[in-house]
Amino acid sequence: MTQLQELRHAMARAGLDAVWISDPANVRAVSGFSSGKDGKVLVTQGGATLYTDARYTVQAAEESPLDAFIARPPATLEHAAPGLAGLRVGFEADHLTVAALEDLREHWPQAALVAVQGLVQSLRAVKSSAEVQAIRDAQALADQVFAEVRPLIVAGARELDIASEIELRLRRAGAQSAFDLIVASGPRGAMPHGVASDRVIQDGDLVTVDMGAQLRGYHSDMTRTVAVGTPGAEMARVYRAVLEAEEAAVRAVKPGVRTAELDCLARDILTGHGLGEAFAHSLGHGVGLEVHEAPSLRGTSDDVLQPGMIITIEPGAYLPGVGGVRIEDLVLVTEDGHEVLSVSPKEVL
Ligand SMILES: CSCC[C@H](N)C(=O)N[C@@H](C)C(=O)N[C@@H](C)C(=O)O
Repeated sequence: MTQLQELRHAMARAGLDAVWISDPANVRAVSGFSSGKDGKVLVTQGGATLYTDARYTVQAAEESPLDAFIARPPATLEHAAPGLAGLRVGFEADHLTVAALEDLREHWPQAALVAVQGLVQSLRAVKSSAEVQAIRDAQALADQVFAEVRPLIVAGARELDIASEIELRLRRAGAQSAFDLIVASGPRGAMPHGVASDRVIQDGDLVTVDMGAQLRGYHSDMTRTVAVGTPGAEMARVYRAVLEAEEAAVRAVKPGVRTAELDCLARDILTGHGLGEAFAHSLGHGVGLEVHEAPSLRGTSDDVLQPGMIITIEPGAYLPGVGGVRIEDLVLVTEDGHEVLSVSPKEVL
């Protein structure tokens, strides 16, 4: 859980007296309440209240140390209004709908509403030891499931068969898939987010499996590209280039490094192999209560690595009509370098 004290310091730096938290992952981070989409949190310099409805009375009391006010809008907004008169109240511009903002304006006419972006997200980027453990556990489960399912990735199997085996095993272990499973074989590998289809895997295919577990609210994220039989020389060359870029970027992970530099390092290696244009996304992202969260490992990012961040390193190369490769590790930034949390073996081609 994000510390309220840290949030209050961040609010003060942003010139805010209060913040209305509506983004579900931020609600969970600040309150511990796991049904964030049906909750809101109001944090002031002197208090914090979780707002949810009567479906969650017991759950809110069990999960959250915050005072809970059980009601539905507009009663929730009316409850908060008297304490907000004359205050500068932040709202999450990345999440609040225009209609919800109109509601705030109507019910809090004496508050000055201020759009904020990334206030709680920036605090979530550095994980507590309990959060690191949750993500470690999620990744350990994903590695175990991948090891069980790897022998099933053979010619004649459908992508959907692989995906459903992974999902079933995650469910049986008390987790769930972190996102729609990506199983992209042969030419479908050219789609970075080619979710599993009914395509039948062929001999000689490369198959990209991008999977994660969601456990106790926290996510993992890992990609392996595996060979079925012997792939053609060109795709084997692409695979080796992506692996080289991935391993070089992982080696460079340590506190103080700008994430944009890591993206550039991997991109330069792929460019050297004539694959710069084929690397169609950023190098990676933070992982936690959401699969994609801060920091961003995009070439335009100003983020700098700090101990406690958990990030992905996932270069890829995608050749329309031919195929694709992505290799992704989940990496913890430590005090003096990094620890790779994903341990599933990578193909040697
Ligand atoms: C729909 S969640 C997919 C998770 C997957 N492992 C993943 O992160 N894929 C990346 C190619 C990706 O979506 N990167 C984003 C951050 C981007 O580059 O915009």
